[in-house]
Amino acid sequence: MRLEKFHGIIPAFYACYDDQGNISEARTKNLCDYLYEKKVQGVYVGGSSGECIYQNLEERKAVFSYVAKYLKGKMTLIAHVGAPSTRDSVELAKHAAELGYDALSAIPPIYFKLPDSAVYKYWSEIIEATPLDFIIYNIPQTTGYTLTTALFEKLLVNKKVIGVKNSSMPTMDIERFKRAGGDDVIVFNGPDEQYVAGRIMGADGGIGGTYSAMPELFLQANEFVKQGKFEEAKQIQSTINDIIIALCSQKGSMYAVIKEVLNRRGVNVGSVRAPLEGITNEDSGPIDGIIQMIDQAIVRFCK
Ligand SMILES: CC(=O)N[C@H](C=O)[C@@H](O)[C@H](O)[C@H](O)CO
Ligand SMILES: CC(=O)C(=O)O
Repeated sequence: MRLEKFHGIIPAFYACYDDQGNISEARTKNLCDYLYEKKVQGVYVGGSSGECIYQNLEERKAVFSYVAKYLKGKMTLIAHVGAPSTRDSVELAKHAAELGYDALSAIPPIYFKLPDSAVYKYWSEIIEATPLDFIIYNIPQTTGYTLTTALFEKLLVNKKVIGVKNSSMPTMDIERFKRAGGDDVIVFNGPDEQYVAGRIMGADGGIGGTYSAMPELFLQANEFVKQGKFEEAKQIQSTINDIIIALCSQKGSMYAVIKEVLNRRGVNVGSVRAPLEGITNEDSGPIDGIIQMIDQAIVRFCK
């Protein structure tokens, strides 16, 4: 099936910076190699977790190029091309298409609150710019815009629209989008804290900001759901949530903490770009504790 390549665990790719805070090809390769080795289904490049909002067009294009260079043909590649203007989004979309990405995705327009007509036009112009499949990104808590099933259905008339990455918290939204789209549409679970619930409510896979911190656990959660082992799925989700809460409870931002987890595992990806806050000395001990939590969970749940 054409959409099979989107099922499974798709980590949101992180921005990989050098020590001066510039995009680093070598460190981008580190993360590519790591995720390839973990056998994830694909990567979602340049989204929230990719800190796209803090990067200029040239930097975003460079990240698309580096990831394609190291992962094309090895896994599914999704390019997030949402940008403040339609013009920039279209430019990014064309670049990703030239690089051979499998699909595009975009948040709705941000900053000004625009009517559905403008949002529809924004997404449609990106979709029309390339032959690639398109995944709508619904993330109301950061964009302030909520996708309705009515607009979703209207967008689905275009066969290039293959689904939605839903990051709103009610899992019922996943069920409604799946209901509207049916089998021909992919719904991705957004909130990692309810991956298992999202799958049970109809999500075909997941795209998540914390997957790369613990890919083994999300791959195992996916297996438990597929095998109908719901008690085990519930337990691994609960353990994952303890870890996510710990990742979010430090002085540094969640992404800075996750990147430090990776750095300490030998996968150097640098830190975050301001205004996101980096880790502090105080975070050092707790980060060792988080690594232990992850390792213990892998021993407990993964064979
Ligand atoms: C609001 C937000 O960024 N949501 C991400 C994407 O859906 C999630 O993957 C989170 O990073 C994750 O659930 C941790 O809170
Ligand atoms: C899934 C996520 O966190 C992102 O948009 O990058």
